[in-house]
Amino acid sequence: MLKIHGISKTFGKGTINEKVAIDDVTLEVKKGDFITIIGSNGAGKSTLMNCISGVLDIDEGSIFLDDINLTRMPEYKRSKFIGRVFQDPLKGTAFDMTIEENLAIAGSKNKSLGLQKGLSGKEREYFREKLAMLDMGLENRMKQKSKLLSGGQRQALTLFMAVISNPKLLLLDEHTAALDPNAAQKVLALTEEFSKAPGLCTMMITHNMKAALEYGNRTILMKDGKVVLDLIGEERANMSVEKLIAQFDIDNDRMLL
Ligand SMILES: Nc1ncnc2c1ncn2[C@@H]1O[C@H](COP(=O)(O)OP(=O)(O)OP(=O)(O)O)[C@@H](O)[C@H]1O
Repeated sequence: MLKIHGISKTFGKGTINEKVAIDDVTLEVKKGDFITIIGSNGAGKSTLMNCISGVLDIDEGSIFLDDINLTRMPEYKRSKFIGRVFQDPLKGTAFDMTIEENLAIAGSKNKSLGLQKGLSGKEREYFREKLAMLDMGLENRMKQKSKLLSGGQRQALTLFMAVISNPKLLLLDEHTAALDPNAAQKVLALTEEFSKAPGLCTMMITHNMKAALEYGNRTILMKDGKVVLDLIGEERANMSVEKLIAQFDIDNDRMLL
C-alpha cells in the first residue's frame, strides 16, 4: 500500500514566483487500486507524481510504500519499486537498441546484477510469450530496433517494460496523450490488464475525462495542489463527465471529453 501523509511542495520559495504546487496532500492507495487522476492545468498532478517517484524532494510530510520509507530516498533507489511511463513515446525505450535489449535492461532493474544487454534462450522465450499478449506482433520483431516501432507500439512496449520487474507502484503521466485514438485505447486496455498484477498500485494522470471514469476503480480530482474529490464505488459509477465539469469547474485546455 502507498501511504502519502501531509505532503507539500512549493516552487521558488521566498521569490516572487513562489508557487504552492502540492498543498498538504494525504492519500492512501491500496494494493490493486487503479486510480485515475484528473484536474485543470497546473493543478499539481505531475508534481504529485514527481514527489512520489523522487524526481522532486518534498518540503513536508512522508511517503511510505508498504513498510519502505520513500520520503528521503533518492530517485534511483525508488525506481526499484516504481515503474513509470510518460507522455512521450520516445522517452521510455532506448531508441537504438532492439526490443529484446530493451526488455533485458528493464527486466534486470530489480536484480543486483546491474545492466544486462543479452538474454538467455529461456528469457527470450519468456519475453516472446509476454510480448504476444500485447497483440501487436512484437514477439516476431524482437531483434528489431525500437526506433522502428510506431508510437502506440513503443508506448505498449514501455508499459510492458515498466511492469516486468514487478514494481509495487506504477505511475502513468498522460501516457496515452500523444497517441492516436485507436492506439490510445489499446494502450489503456493493456494498462487495465497490467494493473491487475498481484500487489500492484496504479496511478494514471489523464486529460481524457471519459477514460478517467471508465478505467480503474477510483478517480481523484486535483485543484490548486489539493485532492478535492475522491470517487470510488457507487459514487464513481454514477458520475458522468458532464456532472464532473459542471460541479467542479474543471478548466483544461487539453481536456478530452
Ligand atoms: N519545476 C518547476 N518550477 C517551478 N514551478 C513549477 C515546476 N513544476 C511545476 N511548477 C508549477 O507548479 C504547478 C503545478 O504544476 P504541475 O505540472 O504539477 O500541474 P499539472 O496538474 O500536471 O498540469 P498539466 O495538466 O498542465 O500538466 C503549476 O503552477 C506549475 O507551473
